[in-house]
Amino acid sequence: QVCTQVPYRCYSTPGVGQVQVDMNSETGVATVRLNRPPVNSLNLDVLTELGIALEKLDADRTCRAMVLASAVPGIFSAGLDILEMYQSTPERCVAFWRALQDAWLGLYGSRLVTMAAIEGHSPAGGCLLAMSCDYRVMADGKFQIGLNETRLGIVAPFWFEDVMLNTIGHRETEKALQLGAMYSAQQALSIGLVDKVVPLAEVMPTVQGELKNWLQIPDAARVITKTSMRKQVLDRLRSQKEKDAQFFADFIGRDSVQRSLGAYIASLQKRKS
Ligand SMILES: CC/C=C\C/C=C\C/C=C\CC/C=C/CC(=O)SCCNC(=O)CCNC(=O)[C@H](O)C(C)(C)COP(=O)(O)OP(=O)(O)OC[C@H]1O[C@@H](n2cnc3c(N)ncnc32)[C@H](O)[C@@H]1OP(=O)(O)O
Repeated sequence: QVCTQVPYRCYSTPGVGQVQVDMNSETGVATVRLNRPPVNSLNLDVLTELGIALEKLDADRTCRAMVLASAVPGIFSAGLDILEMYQSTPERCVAFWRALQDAWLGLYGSRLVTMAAIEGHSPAGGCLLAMSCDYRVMADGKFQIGLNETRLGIVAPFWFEDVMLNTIGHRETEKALQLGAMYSAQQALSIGLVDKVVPLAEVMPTVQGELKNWLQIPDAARVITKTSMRKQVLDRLRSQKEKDAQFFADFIGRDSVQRSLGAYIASLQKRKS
């Protein structure tokens, strides 16, 4: 296992490991891999683990960069675990949403250079995680990325929207969000949703190569610039976290939304049969 070899340190909780963190103390680069087969759907536990991992890395002064990736072949992340939103309780919904908010604030607000290695599908919450990094490299081929919430009969929250606006601009975001558009890697590249598209085997080497450029910049100057660019969007959520969590729980609890989610889950299962 990679993380047992010098100079790696492993931060994952032994026996849990749904978020694996390998820290290379020679390069100062940590690799964070989502590890929740079959599709890395983000439930309360994974989001909590991710939030804690990001907090620890941010506090580790030897760490300068973080690569977000997947330990599950063919999938970056299937987004939020739909089962956390379907037939759940308001209390669980609020706890789930708080964990998502905290993980996202940790990622989007991270002082580290953050890069997404997108080696598989990346819908909805998976796309949010990727967009929240500083740079995205995606595997060419059959994989898709995008915020598809409207296709589930739900709505991308304002902070998902803000991140997309900052990534691809107003016009593309308006189309993407209304249509719940999912893009191939080449389409995503053409609208600026990802920064580079390479064959699957080249994703990690490309990320490592790009990291060299970013790590040449003095940290303090880069961090001040990143903070200045992202502060407004971060503050918008920070200032209304509880209201946002309550709104989510109320929205998800609506009968019409529950019916849509139920139909979507059934359609996922039907696809397989
Ligand atoms: C003004 C504002 C107003 C209102 C806003 C207020 C509040 C906001 C309200 C709501 C916003 C909530 C935001 C949600 C964001 C999300 O992330 S929603 C999740 C969206 N995700 C998807 O749609 C992905 C669906 N999955 C797929 O398309 C495919 O599974 C995928 C392409 C990822 C992989 O395909 P494949 O490898 O063929 O795998 P399978 O399809 O066979 O899947 C394997 C099993 O996994 C189950 N599964 C798949 N995705 C999820 C998921 N996201 N959550 C839970 N489970 C999932 C799938 O059903 C299979 O299960 P089975 O083996 O049949 O039991």
